[in-house]
Amino acid sequence: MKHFEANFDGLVGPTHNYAGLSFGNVASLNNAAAISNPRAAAKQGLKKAKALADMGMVQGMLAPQERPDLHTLRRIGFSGTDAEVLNKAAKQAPALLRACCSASSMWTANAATVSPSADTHDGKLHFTPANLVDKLHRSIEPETTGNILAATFNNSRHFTHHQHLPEHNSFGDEGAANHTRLCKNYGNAGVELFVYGQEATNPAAPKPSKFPARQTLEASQAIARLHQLDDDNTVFISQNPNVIDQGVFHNDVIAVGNQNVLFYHEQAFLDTQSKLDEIKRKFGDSELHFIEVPTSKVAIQDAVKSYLFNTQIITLPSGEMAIIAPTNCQENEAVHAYLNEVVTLGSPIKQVNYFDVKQSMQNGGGPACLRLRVAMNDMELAAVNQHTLMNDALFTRLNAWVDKHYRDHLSVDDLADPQVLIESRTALDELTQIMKLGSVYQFQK
Ligand SMILES: NCCC[C@H](NC(=O)CCC(=O)O)C(=O)O
Repeated sequence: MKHFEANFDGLVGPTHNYAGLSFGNVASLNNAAAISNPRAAAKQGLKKAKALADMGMVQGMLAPQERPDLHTLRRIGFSGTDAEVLNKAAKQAPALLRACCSASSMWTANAATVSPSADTHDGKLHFTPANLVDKLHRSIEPETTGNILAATFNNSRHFTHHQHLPEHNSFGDEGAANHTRLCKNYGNAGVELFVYGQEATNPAAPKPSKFPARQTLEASQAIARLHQLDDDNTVFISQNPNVIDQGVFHNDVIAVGNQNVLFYHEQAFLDTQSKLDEIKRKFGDSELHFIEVPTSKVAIQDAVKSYLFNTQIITLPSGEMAIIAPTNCQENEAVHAYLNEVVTLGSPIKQVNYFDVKQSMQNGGGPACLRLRVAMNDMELAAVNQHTLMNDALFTRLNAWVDKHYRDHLSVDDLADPQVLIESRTALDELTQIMKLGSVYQFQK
C-alpha cells in the first residue's frame, strides 16, 4: 500500500475582496478597501494546485462557500427579498455585510484539523472543522465546511467527520494552521504538534497583549481527544505571544513541518528547547531535522511580510523535498538569500519553487494557508470524491468556469449589488455539478 500526503486547496470564491476584517493580520488591515481581482485570485490558486499535481503530488480542490451569506444576514434580522436584505444591510450595518461576503474559506489550512489513520486508534482519518470563532467573518464557515468535507471525503468506512468545537472563545480553533505532523514515512504513526496562543482556563498563562491569540490549548486538547490520539503522539506547544503581537496570527506564519523536517523561526515558540526534546523523544530513533532560522538572518517583520514559513514543504515522488514559496519571498532580500541557502544545508529540502499568489497574500494567506493536508493511503484516496481531484481535465474546466463567472474587479461597495449575489450563486450551482458535491449550500436546499 502506498502512503502520501495529499493537498486540498481552497478554490477562491467569486466574492474575493479586501475588507480589512482580520485584526492582528497585518496584510488584511493594510489592504483594507483595495480593489480585488477575484478572477486572477482563483487562477493563481488553480495554477499552484495544478503545478503540484504536475510534480506528481496528489492534489484536490475544496469548493468555496456561498457568499454573500444571505442566510446569516436573515438570521440577524434583515428581511425582504434578497436584494432588499443586501440593501438594508449595506445601509444599516455595512461592516456586517462585509463580514458576510468574505471569500475567506479559500484558506483551507483553517478549514479543519486532520489526523491520518496511521495516528488514530480506530484507524480512520479524522476531520474536525475549525470553529474560527475569533473573527465574525470566519465564524460563519464551519457548518458549510463540514458539508463540503463530507461531500469530498464521502465514505464512512475510512473517514470520520466531527462537529466543530463549541462556539466560544474557550475553544477558539483555527484548524490545521496551528497543527503540523512529523513522521518518518506518511504511513507510520507520527507526532502531531498542536500550537496554541493562549490557555482559556488559565488566565495566568502567557498570552499576547496587542493582538488576539486565536487558538486555545483547550481547543487543541479537545481535537486530540476527538481524533483518538495518544499522549505518545502529541505535543502541545505554546506560541510565543510576542510574535503574535507582531502579526503572527497563526502558527503557520512562523513554522512548518513535513515528515522529519521542522522549519521554524527561533522566536516561534515558548520553552523551545524542552519542546524540541519532547518531539525528539516521541519521534523515536530516526533522523530528525530541526531547521531553526535565527533572527540575525530573518527578522520577524521579514518573515511576516514575505511569508517565508507559510510555505509548503512537500515530498516529491523522488523522495526529495521542495519548498513551495510565494514570489514575495524572492522580493525580500534577506528571505531570498535564506531560501538560496536552505537547499545547501544537507537537509532533505533540495529545491524551492516560487508561485505568484499575491491576490491571496494581500489578505494574509500564503501557499500554506491555501491548502489542507491530508496524509492518506491509496485505499483512502480511492474513497475520495474523484471529481475533486486535480488533473488536466479539471484544471481546464475550472479555469473556463472562472472565466465565465468571475469579475476581474471588485470593491467592497460592489458587495451590496444583487447582481454579485446572482453571479455567485449561478457559479456555485454549476460548480457543485462539476465537482459532484450534491447540495452543499443553503441556497440549494
Ligand atoms: N490562513 C490565512 C488566513 C487569512 C485570513 N484573512 C482574512 O480573512 C482577511 C479577509 C479580509 O480582510 O477581507 C484570516 O485572517 O483568517
